[in-house]
Amino acid sequence: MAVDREVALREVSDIVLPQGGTLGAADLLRAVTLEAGVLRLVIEVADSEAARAIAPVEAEIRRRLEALPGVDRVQIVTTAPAGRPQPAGGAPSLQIGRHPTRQAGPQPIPGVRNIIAIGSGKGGVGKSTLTSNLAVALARAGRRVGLLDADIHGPSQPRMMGVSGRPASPDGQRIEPLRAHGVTIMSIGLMLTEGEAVVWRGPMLMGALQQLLQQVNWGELDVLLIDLPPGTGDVQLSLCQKAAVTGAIIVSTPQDVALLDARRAIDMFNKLKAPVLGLVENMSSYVCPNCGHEAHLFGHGGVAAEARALGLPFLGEIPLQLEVRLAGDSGRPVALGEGEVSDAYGRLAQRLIAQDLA
Ligand SMILES: Nc1ncnc2c1ncn2[C@@H]1O[C@H](COP(=O)(O)OP(=O)(O)OP(=O)(O)O)[C@@H](O)[C@H]1O
Repeated sequence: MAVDREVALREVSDIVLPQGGTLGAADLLRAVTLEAGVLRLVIEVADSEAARAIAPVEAEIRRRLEALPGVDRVQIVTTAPAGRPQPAGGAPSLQIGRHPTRQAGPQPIPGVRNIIAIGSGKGGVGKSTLTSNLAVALARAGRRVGLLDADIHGPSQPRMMGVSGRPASPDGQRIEPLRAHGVTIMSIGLMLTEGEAVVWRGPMLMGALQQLLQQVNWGELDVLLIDLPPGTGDVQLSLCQKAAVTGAIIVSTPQDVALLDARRAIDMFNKLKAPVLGLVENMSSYVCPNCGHEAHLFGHGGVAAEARALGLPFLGEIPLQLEVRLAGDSGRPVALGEGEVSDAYGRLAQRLIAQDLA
């Protein structure tokens, strides 16, 4: 049996904690790695008192893991979040990535009229690009727009919207979002140290997302767009459990394989009872800037056909153009300017406004 993270977690998951319950159920282990015979892990507990109480558990973890083949040494670090103790009632802590606090069902965000999740079945189809450009197009149309980058594994909105720096928190409780191109922005990426590996699993992810939704001073917004990670994972689930999502927009390229994944994403939102507002086809057609010839590199019309087959609205198509990528990389989304692609984002924005979704 090769020892890996999962094997190590399984080996210790039934250890009983001093306060009752098991280590596995309490979800206290973080950053489990095995390298050159050294198994390292972090035990995260609530406070220093809990850290003292967990000492016997630490010894038992060490004993069990050292018995595994290929493990020569076990290094355990027990941490408790720094900072002031939480007052009764659980005032928010700014340590992003904590465990979620109890919440009765999906909550609205005060002052935010609509929450729209932008999802895709597959990575790299242009979901983040669409989100930043749609946000800019809506702001240009006079709407009050927020953009939450919840792509926990690859937050790209700071680069695409040209923002950097850690958001301020004057009272140590609430987070001040950043502003760019008329859009109010917050990204999980702005709260992490550059290059920091995100090792959160389900509950920590849920806690981080809950903080970004509820602790950020979003102000009065017509719409908050949420850039989700690709696929159908914990973030999507947490979002629909924590926030009263108005609906989801699914982005896909026209290829069959992307569409297959898009269908899975649609199924997931249906199961989570978040209405799918419609589908967008990205990288739809390519017009050669030299000769004007139009080509369909990834096919064309597949997403519209899929929307028809599923009885969902088709919201529009965005051409494949080099300037979209260059603009995204430079922090000034293409929708800030004029031209064919900017118009396409503008039409999508108008559609949402007409339906009172933004
Ligand atoms: N219409 C377009 N024309 C040209 N390039 C595009 C277009 N849409 C997206 N791109 C480029 O494709 C790449 C992937 O886009 P993006 O990061 O938005 O995808 P994504 O679906 O959010 O991916 P992931 O979720 O995996 O981060 C980027 O380099 C982006 O600039």
